[in-house]
Amino acid sequence: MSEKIIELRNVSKTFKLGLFGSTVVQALSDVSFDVKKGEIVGLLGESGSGKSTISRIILKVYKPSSGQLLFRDKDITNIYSASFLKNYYKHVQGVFQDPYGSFNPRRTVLEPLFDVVNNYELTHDKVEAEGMIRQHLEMVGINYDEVLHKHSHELSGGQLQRISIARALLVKPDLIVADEPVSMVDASTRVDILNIFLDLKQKLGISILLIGHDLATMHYASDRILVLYKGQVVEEGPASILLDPLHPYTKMLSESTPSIDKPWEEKIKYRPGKVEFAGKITGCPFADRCPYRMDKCITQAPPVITKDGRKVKCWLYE
Ligand SMILES: Nc1ncnc2c1ncn2[C@@H]1O[C@H](COP(=O)(O)OP(=O)(O)OP(=O)(O)O)[C@@H](O)[C@H]1O
Repeated sequence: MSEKIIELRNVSKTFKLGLFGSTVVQALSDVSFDVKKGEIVGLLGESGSGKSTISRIILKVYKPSSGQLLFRDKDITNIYSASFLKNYYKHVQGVFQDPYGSFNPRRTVLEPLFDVVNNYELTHDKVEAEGMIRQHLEMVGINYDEVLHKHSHELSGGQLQRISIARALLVKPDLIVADEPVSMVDASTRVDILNIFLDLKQKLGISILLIGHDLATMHYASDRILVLYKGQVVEEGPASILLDPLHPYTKMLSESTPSIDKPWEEKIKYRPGKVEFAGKITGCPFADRCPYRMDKCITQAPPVITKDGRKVKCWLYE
């Protein structure tokens, strides 16, 4: 059994909003999963499903309201000291959605890479630092001399995203949390970025938590997929589950993805307004939109059913 790099155990996260915290947002409910060494785990979900909350919990920006975060089997849920975090970020790095937002427009794009070398004292020698950065840029297909004096507005989103990945790689991390890394880059360069992640996995054994909302992207790059809906994992299994989904939400996602070889009349089975339920739901989070809804889905939380090496949280498979 391959070693677990990161693990969430029964993690829930609530945010209190409004005067005196009167409104409670349940961003995550009882989420459990792990990412093993050299594995790409895809976290798929629509906007507001809790993907970034998971990313921020792993990157120690948010603390779970309950449950545990483990790094290499050690419970690190409540450890926030500066010395721990500095060491932790040598092992766990993030790459984010907006490549332009990740760079300070007033600085050259390589300055943050030199910052990493200095902050982590990777070397004190300037020539060696340049060599290190040159080598990590080459790993992601960027030529050091071509970008040396450039600012972010002079480069494409894809080039900046590659530089962000090189920056994350400098500390030789075990895990990269890639939060929607291709959703803001040109469609024509998306596969190149995904191929970099696949290369990092294969050649360096780096683990990647790949967060996204696009089925094709997630299927292409992930070994395993978790489908998140309103803060709950509703379906989980090998990437192939996206070709043959069980959960009605995953089915809806799959059927609402346009395919270039089919006219829309053949593809769309779920029409807006067909199944919506406006009453109070205390059972399945998807019950208000589910075309297979039964009475118990409204009042009783579905069990997690294990079937053929995959898991689905739905009363249909009881
Ligand atoms: N800091 C916060 N304060 C209050 N509510 C928050 C906060 N962060 C997230 N939420 C809420 O938690 C839920 C999950 O948000 P999250 O950003 O994790 O979703 P997401 O799947 O990443 O969506 P997106 O792709 O739009 O970022 C949402 O209802 C969101 O409004």
